Amino acid sequence: MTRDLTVAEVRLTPILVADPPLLNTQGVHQPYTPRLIVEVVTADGTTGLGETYGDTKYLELARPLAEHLTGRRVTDVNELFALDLAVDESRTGAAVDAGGLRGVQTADKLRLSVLSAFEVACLDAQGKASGLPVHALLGGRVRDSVEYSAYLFYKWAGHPDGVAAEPDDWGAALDPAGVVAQARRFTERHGFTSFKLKGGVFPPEEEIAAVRALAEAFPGRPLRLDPNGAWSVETALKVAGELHDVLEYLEDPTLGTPAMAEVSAATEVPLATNMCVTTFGEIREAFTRDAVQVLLCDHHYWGGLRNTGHLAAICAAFGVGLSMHSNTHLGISLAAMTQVAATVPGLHHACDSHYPWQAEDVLTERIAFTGGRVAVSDAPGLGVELDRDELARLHRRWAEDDGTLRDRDDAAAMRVADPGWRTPAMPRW
Ligand SMILES: O=C([O-])C(=O)C[C@H](O)[C@@H](O)C(=O)[O-]
Ligand SMILES: [Mg+2]
Repeated sequence: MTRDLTVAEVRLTPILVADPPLLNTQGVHQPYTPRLIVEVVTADGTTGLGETYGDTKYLELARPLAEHLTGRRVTDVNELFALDLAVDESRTGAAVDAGGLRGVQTADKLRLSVLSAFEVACLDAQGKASGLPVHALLGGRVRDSVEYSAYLFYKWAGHPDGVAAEPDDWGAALDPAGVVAQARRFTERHGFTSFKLKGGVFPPEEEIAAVRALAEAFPGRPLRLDPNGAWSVETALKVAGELHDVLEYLEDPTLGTPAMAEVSAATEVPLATNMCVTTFGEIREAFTRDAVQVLLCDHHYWGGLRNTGHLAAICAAFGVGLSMHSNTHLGISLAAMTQVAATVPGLHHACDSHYPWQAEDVLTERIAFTGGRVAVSDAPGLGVELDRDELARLHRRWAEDDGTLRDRDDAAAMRVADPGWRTPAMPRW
C-alpha cells in the first residue's frame, strides 16, 4: 500500500522548561527556558517530531512555515528551504545573539534555526513511514554510539530567593573544588570521560585554576575551556600558554575571525568555535586564515541534519576538525543530534550537550548516556515518543507566563541577584 505523506497538520507547541542557574559571561540562565516543539502530522496519521529555540522571534517564523508545509509532503524538504520567508529585521543584527552565545544574529540564521526543526520533523515522519531510522535517510551510520562531553558550568546552588524555580540536586560550583565536584557527579551519573568548562564568568586566573584542578583530578582526560569570546587576544594567549599541556582545545577565547586568527597564529593550542563561524558565509575567511582548527556544528542554526552533513564535508576538505555545540535542549534534539553525529565520519571530538541539566523532558522515556555515550537508535525515525501529558504541562507553564520568560535573557536573570548588572562589554578581560 502506498502511504499518503501529505502534511495534514503542523502543531507548534511552545513550552517553558526548567533550567538550573548556570552562569555564563552574559549572566545566568533563567529558571525556565523557552523551547518550541514541532509536530508534522501526515494524512495517514504519521507524526514527525522536531525541536528548536522557543523565543518569540522563532515562533513568529514557525507559524507561516507551518501554514506553508500543510498540504505539501514530508518529502518536500528542499522546497521548504527555498521558501522566501520574510524575517522581521528588528529581530536581527545584534552583535552577539543575547542569551544564545552563538555569533551574530542574521536573518538567515534565524530562518535556518526554525527550518531545522521542520526538517527534523519531516525526516522523523519519513523514517516512521518507511520503517527506517533517520540516520539511514542521511546515508547510514558509521558508528553505533556517539560520545558526549560533560558540560561543566559555574553554578549557584539555586535560583535567587523568591524566584519561582524547580530545585536541582547539582549543588553550587563557584571555585575549582566546586567544578571538580560537579565533574565527578557527571562521571558518576553519566560516565562522561571528557569535560568542557563554560568560562568567561570569573577572571581568567580563576578559570585557569579550575582547569588545572580538573587536569589533576582526571589526568589525561580531554579538557576544554570556553569563555564565549570574553578575552582580549593578549589574555587568550596568556591562558593558552598556561594551559597548553592540558587543553584538547580552547573554544572562542576571543571574538571574531581576525582576533581568533591572531591568537591561532601564536599558539599551538587548537582553537574551536561556535561563535565566529556560525553560517556558511563565514567559513571562507576563517578557514583560509587558519583562525580555527575545530568547528562546532549545531543542526539547529546551521539549518538541519542535511546541512550538518554538508558542513562536515567542507570541514573535512579544509582539514578542520568537527565537534558539536549545544544550547539548552530536550530529548527530541538529542535524538536528532545523535542520529546526524552517527553519520559523520570525521567527528573526532565528543559532542556538547546540555541534556544532563534538563530534569524535564517531553519524551515518554529519557535518553540515557552510558559511559558518556548515547546509543544510536535503529528504530524508525528518531526513535523517540512524545509524552503528551508532559508536553501539555510545560505548555501550560508557557501560556501562564506573563511574557518575562518567553524570551531567553541571561542578563535579566542576573539582575534579579545583582540589580546593577549589565551585559559586559567585550573583551571583558
Ligand atoms: O558553547 C557555547 O558557546 C554554548 O553552549 C553557548 C550556550 O548558550 C551556553 O553558554 C549557555 O547556555 O550558557
Ligand atoms: Mg562555545
